[in-house]
Amino acid sequence: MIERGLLIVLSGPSGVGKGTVRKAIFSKDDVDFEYSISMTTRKPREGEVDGVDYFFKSKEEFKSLIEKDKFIEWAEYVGNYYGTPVDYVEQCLSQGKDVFLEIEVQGALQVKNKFPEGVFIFLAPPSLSELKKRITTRGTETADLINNRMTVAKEEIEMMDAYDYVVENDEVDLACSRIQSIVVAEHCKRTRIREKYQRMLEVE
Ligand SMILES: Nc1nc2c(ncn2[C@@H]2O[C@H](COP(=O)(O)OP(=O)(O)O)[C@@H](O)[C@H]2O)c(=O)[nH]1
Ligand SMILES: Nc1ncnc2c1ncn2[C@@H]1O[C@H](COP(=O)(O)OP(=O)(O)O)[C@@H](O)[C@H]1O
Repeated sequence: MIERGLLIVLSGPSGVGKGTVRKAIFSKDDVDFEYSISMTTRKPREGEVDGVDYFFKSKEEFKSLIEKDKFIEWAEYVGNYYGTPVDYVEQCLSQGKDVFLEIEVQGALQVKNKFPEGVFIFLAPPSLSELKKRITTRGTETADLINNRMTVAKEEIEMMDAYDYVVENDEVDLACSRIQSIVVAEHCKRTRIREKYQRMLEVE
């Protein structure tokens, strides 16, 4: 029987660098996880491709998928819906492939209820002032929204205890290596490697 893959969930406050770290991880050659492409009702940004960055859906389509129970989790975030399609994730896990989700905090907590065996990683900023700087330099928010995001970010940081790991995103490369090490360690904790040695002993 194939052992199920790991469900790896990367979450954390807006602006901490989740998208940046996720893209850096998937640009590496030695990464062996599947990325679950989310569905969203937000409009594509310049350069974004349907089916690569997101599956872009209308609100009606998204709501009908909610009714059909097609999401592991979904959340409304800054006026748009975002959700993780259940079929792709289930298919990968049952084939023994590891799946990586990069989602905001409300969604991550829903996934934890459904998949408590998942590996939940909270990406944390080196400091609140650095977080504010990142949100500001990204330039997608007005001053009012930045303060709003900071208030939400503080509430989200308080939820880090619900996670298995906290990874500081001081430097992107360091954050990526920490996450990759966590996945390796989680595999060692589970049975896959033990089974390999047990089989070796049986042959002896
Ligand atoms: N709950 C949930 N959040 C998601 C999903 N996909 C992306 N997100 C989060 O939605 C937030 C907004 O993403 P996006 O519109 O791409 O803008 P960003 O703030 O530049 O990353 C980010 O925190 C993402 O991590 C999903 O499927 N479910
Ligand atoms: N380790 C880092 N050091 C400095 N800036 C970073 C780092 N990680 C991300 N950033 C910057 O912070 C901003 C927010 O990153 P982003 O990936 O959009 O965050 P999130 O997806 O969590 O909302 C971007 O301008 C990004 O370039």
